[in-house]
Amino acid sequence: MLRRCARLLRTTGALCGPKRGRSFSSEVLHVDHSLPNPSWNEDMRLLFDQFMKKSEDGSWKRLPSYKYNPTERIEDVKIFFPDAKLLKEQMSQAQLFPRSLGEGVGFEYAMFHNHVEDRTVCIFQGGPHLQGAPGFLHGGAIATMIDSTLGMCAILTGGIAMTANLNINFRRPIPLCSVVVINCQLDRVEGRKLFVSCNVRSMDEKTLYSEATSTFVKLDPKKKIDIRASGAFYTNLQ
Ligand SMILES: CCCCCCCCCCCC(=O)SCCNC(=O)CCNC(=O)[C@H](O)C(C)(C)COP(=O)(O)OP(=O)(O)OC[C@H]1O[C@@H](n2cnc3c(N)ncnc32)[C@H](O)[C@@H]1OP(=O)(O)O
Repeated sequence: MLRRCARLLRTTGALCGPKRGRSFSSEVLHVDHSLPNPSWNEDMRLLFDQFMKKSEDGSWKRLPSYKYNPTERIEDVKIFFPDAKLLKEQMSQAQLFPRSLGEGVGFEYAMFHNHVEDRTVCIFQGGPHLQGAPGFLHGGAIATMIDSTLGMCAILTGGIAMTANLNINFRRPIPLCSVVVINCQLDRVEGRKLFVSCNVRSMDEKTLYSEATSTFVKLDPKKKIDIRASGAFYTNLQ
């Protein structure tokens, strides 16, 4: 397993240290990171191909994923922000956390969504910079991918929402550089609350690594998010 990680580090050039002087060019902005890259192992490619096949009849859709939120997306969220100019500035500079590490060493993933079944699936290969216990993924890295996949499921089925509650049972440790499948589904909706759950399994589905339940709360357009405030930032400004 560790040999597989070392090979991956060499392939991606991560052992050469971080790249410096990267600019915010449009090339960087528009790279879709949910497509195969040289760091993906055979399992990851196989699963990706299987889901692409399932997407051919339109029942599943691959979700593109970028390091930077496209500023066009500001339209989706600006109703919640009193200072749209500041939001635009922040969105153009800030990076999406699961995309912030170098290729192959951190979070390699692709998500697919099924609108009919209200399900989101994430295929995830956790790289060598996500180590917790020796040889295994850090629990926080697993939680990050669980939260991100549950979040996509909640947002795509219910609209703009944030995680209010997340419970995870870690059943088995996930080997570093292995591929797991996160299966999410919307269980029910109560008012603004979206209840979304998931399990994390091995590719052959035989090993259950983790299970999670969550509550997402759809943002209330009557409340605003003040991104400059350091204390309570999501308040009723009316
Ligand atoms: C474009 C980008 C794409 C990008 C897509 C990328 C996807 C990434 C997804 C990652 C998601 C995240 O990490 S989000 C980051 C982590 N989460 C946060 O920072 C959220 C911090 N919390 C908050 O801001 C707030 O508490 C909210 C928004 C969650 C809720 O505030 P609110 O809107 O004022 O809600 P409030 O009126 O209090 O309650 C509404 C209802 O929800 C219930 N409720 C409230 N909090 C909880 C709770 N913790 N657990 C259970 N239930 C709760 C209340 O009882 C009530 O039920 P009833 O009386 O109606 O029955």
